[in-house]
Amino acid sequence: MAAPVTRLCHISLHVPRGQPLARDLQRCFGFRPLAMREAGGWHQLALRCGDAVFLVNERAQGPGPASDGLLYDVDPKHPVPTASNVCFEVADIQGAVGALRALGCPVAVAPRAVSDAQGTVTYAVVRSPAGNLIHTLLERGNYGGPFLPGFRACGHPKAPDPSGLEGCFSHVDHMALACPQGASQTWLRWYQDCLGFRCFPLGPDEQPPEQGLQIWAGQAGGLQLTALRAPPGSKAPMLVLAESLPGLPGAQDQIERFLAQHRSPGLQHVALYTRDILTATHLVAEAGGRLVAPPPTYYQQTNKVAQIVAAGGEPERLAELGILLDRDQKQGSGTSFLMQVFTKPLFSEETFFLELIQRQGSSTGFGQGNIQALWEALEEYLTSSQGAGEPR
Ligand SMILES: O=C(O)C(=O)Cc1ccc(O)cc1
Repeated sequence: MAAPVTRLCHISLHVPRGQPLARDLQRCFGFRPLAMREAGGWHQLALRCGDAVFLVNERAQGPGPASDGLLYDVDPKHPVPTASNVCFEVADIQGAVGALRALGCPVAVAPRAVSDAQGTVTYAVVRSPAGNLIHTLLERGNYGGPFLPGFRACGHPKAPDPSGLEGCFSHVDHMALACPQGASQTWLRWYQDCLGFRCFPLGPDEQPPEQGLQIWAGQAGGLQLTALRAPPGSKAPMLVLAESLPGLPGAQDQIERFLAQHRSPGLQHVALYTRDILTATHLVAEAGGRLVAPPPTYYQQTNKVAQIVAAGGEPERLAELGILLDRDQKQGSGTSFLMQVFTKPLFSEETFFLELIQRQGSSTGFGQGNIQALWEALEEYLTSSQGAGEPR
């Protein structure tokens, strides 16, 4: 492996000036301003919740100065708002970039040192095969500042938090990339060979995990998911490569909608981990966070009710909050399960959303059992008298 990543540093998003992303992350998801930077027509604001950090980049309207003002990133020059950079820490940036170059990996920014009174960080930026997604790799050494050199601390650590959400999310659990059909294998190899990720099986099937797990949802088509975990000893989150398995002509699934509206493959969603999804979901909804409501019939499926009850949950309470539950199907996984809830897109285009997730026992899945259960519930809902309209 060329450049084994040791930790997720931050996820960088690009939005037009005035787009409400930074406000929504604070108001609805408990993020707090960590550090900011203004230079060369760019406004960069780092927001943190637990160990999860988003860097929101805004560029002043009009023909502003070129990219020079942007630190730790490259202007994606993307036509729609996008989460275009996942920044990882590495132990040795010079060695990493040398090895990546030898593998033929395009380097957009060669190693560059940035210093301030708290120390020095050296970073480089490499392009991934995943559409516009790039990776900043950085060697932090013993940098002692709140975020990265060039940024100044902002926000008040003791500022009141009216939402009660502060501390609800501890870290990024996983990130899902939207792949065009047939691309997962190449992307998988790139993340294995270049950044040291390792593929792991999602289903009970005997088939090699590299082939991914195909989940069919009747005529609606389905999804193929391939899962990767970070190199041994690394604290980086898992990666999921999601490909559409097309269904009836004319119907678009989430991946197809992302590819069309984002106008390229890329980072589709980020899952934030919480130890108490019932409280977190309630607080997010109260604060105005827009959550996807599953069809009510999901919570009436015999199998799903049994799974929820066996996990010690109440189907009515999960239904109220729109939380999905999926039990691990792997043998020997005992009472391992996860609960998850998805937000609506954070932009006007369907180019990025969040997931809230809680895992119990040794759960390592991604709610794959929910894909079919949701499709069946939706079919039942739409054909029943109550389902004349769309679910909420
Ligand atoms: O459920 C998850 O968290 C996943 O990561 C799997 C997944 C990936 C892409 C989708 O559009 C829907 C589900």
